Amino acid sequence: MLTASPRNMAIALAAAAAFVIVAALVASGLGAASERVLSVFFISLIAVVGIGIYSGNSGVLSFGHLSFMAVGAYVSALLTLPAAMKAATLPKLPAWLAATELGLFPAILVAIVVTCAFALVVGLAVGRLDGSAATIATLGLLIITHGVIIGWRDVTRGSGTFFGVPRETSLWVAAGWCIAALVVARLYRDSVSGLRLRASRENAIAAGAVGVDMKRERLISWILSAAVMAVSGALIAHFLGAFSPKKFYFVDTFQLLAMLIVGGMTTVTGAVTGAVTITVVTEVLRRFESGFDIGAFTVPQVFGTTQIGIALIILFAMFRKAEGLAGLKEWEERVFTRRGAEKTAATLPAVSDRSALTAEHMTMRFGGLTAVNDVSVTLRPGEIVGLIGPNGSGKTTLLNMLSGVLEPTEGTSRLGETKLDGLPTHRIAELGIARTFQNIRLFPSLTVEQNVLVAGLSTGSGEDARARAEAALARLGVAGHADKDAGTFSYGDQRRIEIARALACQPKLLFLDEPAAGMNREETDALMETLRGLTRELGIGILLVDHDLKLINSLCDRILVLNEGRLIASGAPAEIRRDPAVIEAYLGTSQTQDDPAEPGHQPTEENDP
Ligand SMILES: Nc1ncnc2c1ncn2[C@@H]1O[C@H](COP(=O)(O)OP(=O)(O)OP(=O)(O)O)[C@@H](O)[C@H]1O
Repeated sequence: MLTASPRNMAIALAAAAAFVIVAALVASGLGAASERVLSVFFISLIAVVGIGIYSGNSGVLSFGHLSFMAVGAYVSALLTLPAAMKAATLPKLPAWLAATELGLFPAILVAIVVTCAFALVVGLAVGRLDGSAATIATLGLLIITHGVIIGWRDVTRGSGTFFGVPRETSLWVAAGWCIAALVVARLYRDSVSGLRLRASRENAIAAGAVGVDMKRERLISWILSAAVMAVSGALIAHFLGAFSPKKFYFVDTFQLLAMLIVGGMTTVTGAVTGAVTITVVTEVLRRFESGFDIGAFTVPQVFGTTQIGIALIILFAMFRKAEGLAGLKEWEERVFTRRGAEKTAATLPAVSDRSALTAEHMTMRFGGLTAVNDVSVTLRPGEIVGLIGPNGSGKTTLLNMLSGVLEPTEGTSRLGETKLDGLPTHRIAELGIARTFQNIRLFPSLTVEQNVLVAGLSTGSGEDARARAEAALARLGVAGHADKDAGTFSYGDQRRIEIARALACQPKLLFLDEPAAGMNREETDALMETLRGLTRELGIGILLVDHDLKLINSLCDRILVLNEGRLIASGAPAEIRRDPAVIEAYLGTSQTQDDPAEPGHQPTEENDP
């Protein structure tokens, strides 16, 4: 399933194919030298797009992808090398490999399969890491693969040149595979898997909370990108006819990453822009590298002019356009925006399974601090429960434990008969617990519609996800914003979008952490009405953390009061207002019972994961 408009996608794919075909036609008219430059450009573009499939969508920069290119090159070359040549130069090859002589196309297919198997093994390990640790692991992959190629002399000729490879990569072969790579990358980006991965790039915790299994999505994109790199490796091997392990090491990694970073990692448009920019600059600077004359003045040879030029472009891009020259959107997403809001007739389904969430003896210790201390609660669909307490009393920590964001130090919880202990956030979201965050966690550079759609696609069957997303947006009154980036709205609107996103998960229970923060009185009243509707009409259970006691008193069926991590009271609003322990600990003895707001409350950010 595609998450982008089919019309936009068709335009983008047709334009990509047209770009490649027109460039190939022009180059073939200009002669052999131009054909060579463009062939290398196409092969490089395939590699850039390949790295982009993983790094662009996941946000994890990879230094290791040329390993996959190397595997593709060596595997395909070993399969196409004439048997006589193998007998003469690689006498220790296994007999079946020595006798194999394939054409380029089947050799590329085998290279893809072998590279994907290699990527799967490596990906299972790299996928356990995050952020810079993952990036460093990819660097290790590059170095280790290089070492293995050099050491495996009987098969790779070690650090020597692997020569005699049939030069079967013509301009049009490269062009054909380039179109295929652009199409695959573009389709992947706007596939369900691609959208989930982009959501996790924007905010991993929020993505988990709407049902995205980030590790699985990263592995899928890692393997797909390895397949594309294998094609690039096979093509360059059969273009050059001879290559050595150096071809797949730091210099080319630098060159390809420069293309990706300068153009913009997150889009296929960026990959093309970066590849064109760096290729043009490289071709121009290469001509000046050996020195040149300006009138009477001679500019001497400067070793590394090309690399210096590329480095300067990267610096320029970082300072002036940190997201790359193409920015965060595909070109056609900018040109063909949707026309206004679409009215939806879709409605959100009512909760059918009324299983309660039961949590017992929940305890969370951070070093010496016990943030939540032996708290037991039960929450049922169809009721609104308020969770109040002074700053630092453990409200958000309890929410984080119940939604799987934090693993409790002690305690156990279950939804109906299903144990939640140790389950990852995305599994808990799938089971029917959705949430919002104290510090808004939207996917800021995805559109409002994509923010909500990703939740629908990751939690339900997926079939009615779009309808659910539209209904959730309409319910919160933000349907008119569907096509704008979520990060561009006011706090109040962002909170509504975040609630709509949680609703699209089709939750039985909805945890809202200070949903009215940043809203004025009118907006708060409207939100209260919406929340009442969710409970009365759909039967969703709500656990509401807020410091606005007016909101809590008028909305909640029950109130739980935490103080210093302990549950000090639980009951109907009227009981809680009269409870001496609550008045003492929460409102303070000097306060009257009717005092609606907690004086001195400061929203805190320190604990939001
Ligand atoms: N990840 C963490 N590491 C260390 N201490 C933490 C962490 N998260 C929360 N705490 C501490 O646990 C205590 C409870 O914090 P928590 O945010 O749950 O309280 P809260 O009731 O939600 O507060 P507020 O109303 O200000 O949002 C605080 O003292 C806080 O500093």
